[in-house]
Amino acid sequence: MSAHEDLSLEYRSFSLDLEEPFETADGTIDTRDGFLVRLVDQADDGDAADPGDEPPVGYGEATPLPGWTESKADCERALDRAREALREGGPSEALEAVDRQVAARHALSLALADLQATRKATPLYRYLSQGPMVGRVPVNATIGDGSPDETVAEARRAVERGFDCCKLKVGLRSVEEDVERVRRAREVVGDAVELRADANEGWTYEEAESALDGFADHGVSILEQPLPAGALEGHADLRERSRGVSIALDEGLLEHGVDAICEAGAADVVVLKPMALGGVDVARKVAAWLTELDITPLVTTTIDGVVARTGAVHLAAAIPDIPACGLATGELLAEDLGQDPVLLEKGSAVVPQAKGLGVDGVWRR
Ligand SMILES: O=C(O)CCC(=O)C1=CC=C[C@@H](O)[C@@H]1C(=O)O
Ligand SMILES: [Mg+2]
Repeated sequence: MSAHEDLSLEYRSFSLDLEEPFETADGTIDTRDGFLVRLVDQADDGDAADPGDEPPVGYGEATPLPGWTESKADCERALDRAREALREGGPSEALEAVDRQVAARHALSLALADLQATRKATPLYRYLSQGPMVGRVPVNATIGDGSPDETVAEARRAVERGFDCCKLKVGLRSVEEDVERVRRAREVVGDAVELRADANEGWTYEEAESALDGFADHGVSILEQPLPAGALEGHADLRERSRGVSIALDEGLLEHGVDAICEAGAADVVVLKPMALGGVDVARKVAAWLTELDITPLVTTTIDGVVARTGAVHLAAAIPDIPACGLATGELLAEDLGQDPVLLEKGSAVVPQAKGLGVDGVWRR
């Protein structure tokens, strides 16, 4: 990094509506509000002889989600502190200044990584992994907790568009109705498509047991967070009797951390949300630790704008042999921060190979 006095942080607020309210057992998401962050190196003004050569810029995004991260007000205060600390002491001080405000840390660390990868003329995922080139990462379609008819229509549309993995939100209605939604989704997608379900902590142990039985009959591959985050032992017990359905923890990771999950034997799969973990750099380290412990990591967004979403795609590309990830969430938004550099094709996200994140033109909007 060049002399820290030359690096400046700017941020601006945004609000993005969803196409349709996204129903989950944990509530409805209908808008995503946050901050777009930009780091500019004032000392590097590009090649003066080349008018097209602009100074390198790093982009980040903080999109807090109630229940998963700090509030928007706390996030703004943390970004403000980071701006000051960057001026006074440089990037490490700025990262320290955001403290535990994970969405703010996500934005700052992503902008720093984007800037560094851009300077090294390498795509962000290779900067994160030092690994081989990766062309695509597998992604799942995300289907909200709608009525059985809506679920069937969305599952059909996903498969027609080439998805071979669908994640259904469950837990809002009775277990019988959820099993019926899964049965009808299976009927319409056929046997070759992977079906997953995410209950967002919605069930008691008895409900989760009975859902597991019903879901196993319809070939559900992963059941995410059936019980409240605190219930490590409960999840471990469910794993014992899961009839081939893998148990994933999402909210549980934030509450317990990797070691406690591993010790309790509470998960086959752990979901990494970079926005809730404090950044793609943190999430990359957690993924490596999970792999070491024989737990499968997968990546999802928190339904973010294009900057954070693209960061999550790079993160997934930096994790070897990653299963389908919850990254196809741009289509849930009615508007975005800028043009999406990630093409979705036949159930995969095509990983940008330009330097850095590969996101352009967001600041101008
Ligand atoms: O995993 C996906 O397919 C998309 C992301 C997703 O489902 C979520 C994003 C944000 C909050 C949650 O309701 C939810 C999740 O629990 O995984
Ligand atoms: Mg989840």
